Amino acid sequence: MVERSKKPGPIPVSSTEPESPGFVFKSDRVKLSLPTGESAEILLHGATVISWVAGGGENLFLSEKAALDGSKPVRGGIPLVFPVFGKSTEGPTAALPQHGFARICKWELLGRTSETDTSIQVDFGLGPENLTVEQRKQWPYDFGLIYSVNLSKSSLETKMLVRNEGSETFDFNFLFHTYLRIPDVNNLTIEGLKGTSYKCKVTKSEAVEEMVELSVGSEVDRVYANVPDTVQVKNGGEAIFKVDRTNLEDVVVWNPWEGASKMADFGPEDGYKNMICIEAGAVSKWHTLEPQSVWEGSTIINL
Ligand SMILES: O=P(O)(O)OC[C@H]1O[C@@H](O)[C@H](O)[C@@H](O)[C@@H]1O
Repeated sequence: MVERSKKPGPIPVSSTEPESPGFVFKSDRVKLSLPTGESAEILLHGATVISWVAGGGENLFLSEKAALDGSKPVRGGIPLVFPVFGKSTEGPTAALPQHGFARICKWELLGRTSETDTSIQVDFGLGPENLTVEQRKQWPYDFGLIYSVNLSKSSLETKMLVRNEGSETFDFNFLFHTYLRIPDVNNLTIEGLKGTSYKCKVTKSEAVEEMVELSVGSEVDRVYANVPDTVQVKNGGEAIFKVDRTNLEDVVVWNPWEGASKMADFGPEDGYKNMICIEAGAVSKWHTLEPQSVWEGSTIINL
């Protein structure tokens, strides 16, 4: 298991603390909640956040056909992408499935690490011991991941720490594959990308974003590299999410549009109208981690 002692800085509470009104652990998931009604639910499977309720409603899209039993990655919520974004055809990640193994492994609950009336945080860990023999063969590096989810009244912070615990340097990508729930994709605009270069996976082209207010009217799958600022998601001109990032330079924008009907785990069929993936990550280039080094990246989604 990933030892907390390996995380830099103090960790105030042990993982064996009892449940509290704000922290409930039931077999395959943790539920966090605040006295003011906000909540978040995280599966051990993939350490996938599958629900975030705040500001009067659910803020994450979760497919009604999503498998939550560990048989496949969750279609919705916040799956974790590590150590490769997409599918490599060459190099040390070539044997791994699309988006790596972090979203399909069972993580360890490390415990609640802080709790006040206005915020609560839980940590999860993943290391080589949590991988199958097959997955170890596919990516045989010694690593430790510590994932923190912090629920506040009007924001959700997710933070990933990657540590190289071996004697060999490795390269990795990381990404929070966040499915935001939106009222109507036809009223959606995304701001904060103008002037940023992107690769479009739909047209297999590269361009610089020209739109101050980007709207989505068909399938979109773009990797924006080195996005300088906050990305805002607006509904009818009103900001509904502000996505701030630390050490996550890239943003992927994805909506499968009617192609969703070809995905066995996507439902309802027109559910693409109520979602937009705004994915904060470090994916446009490989990040190199030397032995015993640590990398950390985080994002805060503010309402
Ligand atoms: O179906 P998956 O593996 O969850 O991937 C969904 C999408 O994830 C996005 O991050 C990728 O940019 C898309 O190309 C991909 O289709």
